[in-house]
Amino acid sequence: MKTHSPQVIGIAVLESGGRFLVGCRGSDGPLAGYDEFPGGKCRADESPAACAVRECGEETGLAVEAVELLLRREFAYAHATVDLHFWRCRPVDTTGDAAPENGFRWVTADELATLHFPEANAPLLELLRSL
Ligand SMILES: Nc1nc2c([nH]c(=O)n2[C@H]2C[C@H](O)[C@@H](COP(=O)(O)OP(=O)(O)OP(=O)(O)O)O2)c(=O)[nH]1
Repeated sequence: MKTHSPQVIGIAVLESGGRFLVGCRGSDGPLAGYDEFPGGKCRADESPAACAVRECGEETGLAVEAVELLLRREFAYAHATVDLHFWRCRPVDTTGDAAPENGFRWVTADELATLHFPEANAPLLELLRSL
C-alpha cells in the first residue's frame, strides 16, 4: 500500500496588544469557511518557521518574525494528513499602523474562543487560553 508523508504546514499565530490575527478560509478548497490563522504548506527545504513568516506576509500583507514554536501537531483530515507547526510570531512594525489585507482581522482572546477553527486547532486554542 502506498503511504503519503504528512504535509508540513507552517502557521503564524500573530499576537499584538492582546489581539490575534485571524482570517477566514475561502469558499473553495479544504475546510472552506473555517476561521484560520495565516499559514500554508511548506516549500521544499523551507523550515516551518520560515513558511509561517512567508505565508503571513503573502496572505495578510504583514511582515512578521517567528518567536517560538507554540505547538506541533499531526492530524488526519479527510483531505490530507498534516503536520502543523504553530509558530508564535510578532509584527516587525511595532507602531501598530499596519492594517491586514484579504479579510484578516484582529480579534481579542475572548472572541478567539467563539470562532470556528479547524478541529486540529483545539489544543492550540486551549494553550492560548492558558497564556
Ligand atoms: N492556514 C491554516 N491552515 C490550517 C489551520 N489549521 C489547520 O488545521 N490548517 C490546515 C488546513 C490545511 O489542510 C492546511 C493548510 O494548507 P492550505 O491548503 O491552506 O495551504 P496553502 O495556502 O499552501 O494552500 P494552496 O496554496 O495549495 O491553496 O493546514 C490554521 O489555523 N491555519
